[in-house]
Amino acid sequence: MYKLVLIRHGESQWNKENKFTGWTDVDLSEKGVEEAKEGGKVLKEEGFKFDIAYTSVLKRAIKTLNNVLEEMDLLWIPVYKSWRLNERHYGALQGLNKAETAKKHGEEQVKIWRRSYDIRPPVLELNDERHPALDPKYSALDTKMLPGAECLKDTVERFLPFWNDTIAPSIKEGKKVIIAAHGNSLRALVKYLDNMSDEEIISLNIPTGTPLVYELDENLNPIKKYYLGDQEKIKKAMESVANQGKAK
Ligand SMILES: O=C(O)[C@@H](CO)OP(=O)(O)O
Repeated sequence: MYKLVLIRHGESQWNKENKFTGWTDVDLSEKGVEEAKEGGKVLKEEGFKFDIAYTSVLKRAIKTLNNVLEEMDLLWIPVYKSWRLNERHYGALQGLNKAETAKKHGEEQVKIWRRSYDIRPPVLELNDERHPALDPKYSALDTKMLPGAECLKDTVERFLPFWNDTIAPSIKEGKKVIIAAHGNSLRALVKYLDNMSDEEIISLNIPTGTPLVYELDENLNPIKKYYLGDQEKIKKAMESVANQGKAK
């Protein structure tokens, strides 16, 4: 049996301001740093150890991982960063307030943009300053690979090669793995691991800074999964993520 730990970054500045974030490289809020440290503490208390870590190229996930590893005195382990673990690209919605967008376009439309499996949000043009083609982080990649907007299906498709070629083999080698990523890139992984339908994934929301443990069999099929921490608080945190798209 293998154990895999997933953690969504702690609250970011734009989570706090309730803005669509996607590939925008915003920092953690003070509360987000605390959540990440808390995540590290509970992993340590529960006796977890890691040999290798994977994260995105966005600072909210990287800093969350660093805080977790610092709490566990594991800052020395190898850390691999890949754009394939980035948040889902939110296209032209990036930077807009979610509640104001719901007021303007309706809650139903915002729910479609946030949670439908295969409908993309409005796309960014290649010359838009927010387009990843203009960001030095992605300069080594072919522009054709860089999204101007993604639906969750697109995120699954760009995430899976990294899972299949890199993460899954290291788990099968017996390495203890932690992945620090994002609400929707982790939803992509959960959908894949749990073999969830396109409908089931709509209502799944992942709270910030809370370790999610998967116990996997030798073929990496899930046996069991659970969040570490106060279960009542976690339930409320998941509901509050779902409610971010309400007009208020
Ligand atoms: O804005 C985003 O990039 C994501 C995660 O914070 O939000 P949502 O939960 O609305 O998909």
